[in-house]
Amino acid sequence: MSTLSLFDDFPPDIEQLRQEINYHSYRYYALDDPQITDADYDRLMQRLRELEAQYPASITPDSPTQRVGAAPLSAFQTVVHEMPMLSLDNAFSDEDLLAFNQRVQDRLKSAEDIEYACEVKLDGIAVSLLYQNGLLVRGATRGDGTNGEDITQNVRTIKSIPLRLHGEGFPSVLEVRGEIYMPKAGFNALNENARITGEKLFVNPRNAAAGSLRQLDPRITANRPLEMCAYSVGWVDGGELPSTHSNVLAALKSWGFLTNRETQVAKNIHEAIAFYRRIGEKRDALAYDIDGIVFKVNSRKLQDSLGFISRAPRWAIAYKFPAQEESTLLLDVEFQ
Ligand SMILES: NC(=O)c1c(N)nc(OC2CCCC2)nc1O[C@@H]1CCC[C@@H]1O
Repeated sequence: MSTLSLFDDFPPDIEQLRQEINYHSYRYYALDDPQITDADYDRLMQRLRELEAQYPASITPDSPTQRVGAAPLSAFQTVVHEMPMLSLDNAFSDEDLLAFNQRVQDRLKSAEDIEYACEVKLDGIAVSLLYQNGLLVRGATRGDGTNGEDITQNVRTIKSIPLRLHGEGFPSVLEVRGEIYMPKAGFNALNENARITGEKLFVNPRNAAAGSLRQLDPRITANRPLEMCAYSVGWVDGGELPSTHSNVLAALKSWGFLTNRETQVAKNIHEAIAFYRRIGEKRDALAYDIDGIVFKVNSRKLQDSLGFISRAPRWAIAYKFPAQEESTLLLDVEFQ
């Protein structure tokens, strides 16, 4: 005789199965270290769908079966960001980067080496994800930095975006910011399919990601190969964050977010330039488009004392790569 309590109207394995599926998602997306095959994952999901169909009252909004909403929206609502989503100043040469570092040292009245977090600059769409008590409650585009579009239904369909934070120790209000992008392989497959079906081709992965997020029908977004990589935190309440940006990224990873595996900490601006060179050499081999490297003063205390001018922080800069020629093949097809 099982010792079901009065409140367990459904077999206990539904919640346990949900947690098991969420754990495998965490291993796949946040740790990039899956424990089971995709086929086994799909079998677990199929089992959960069957059990939830049998016991509809057991369905919770963060169940992995609840990623694709049904009704298309008639329009996107506006979201006012509680904290503005900043843009980035650009550097186009080593001299520009050295000048940035000098400005930082001057403003901090220090000749000490500045430690930088070095991140690939993903070429996608910036988004804000708001979590309350660990549950995803809102997804929004950056828009003009102050006002964005509410795309909650669409971000819920992206499997690398946790519907419920993993682990513990996260603040009760946590706004995670990152980039939604389309990996090159997914972009090529999407365009290959569009060629076959005679649909519109996308010019590049960034446009394909933007077009996929601008869909009023989440079922279309759900069928697009989108990923989301977390790279900063906005509004936080009811909890403390680590003192360095690199440790904030480690915390985001522990809470279930995909963070970029190339990220490194440079002890000074010279190591930062070496990072830029190294990634520049492997850029074409990366699975996704990048258009530069983002360098951020790693100490959050120093970030706060540096602040930002207009909408770009004094404590971060993007060192761009030379623009890559667009693929002429596509343009030929378009004008044929
Ligand atoms: N595209 C990126 O990969 C990226 C990144 N890795 N890190 C940041 O840091 C933010 C937070 C402080 C200032 C900008 N921003 C990024 O992209 C920004 C978003 C809006 C304009 C740039 O594309």
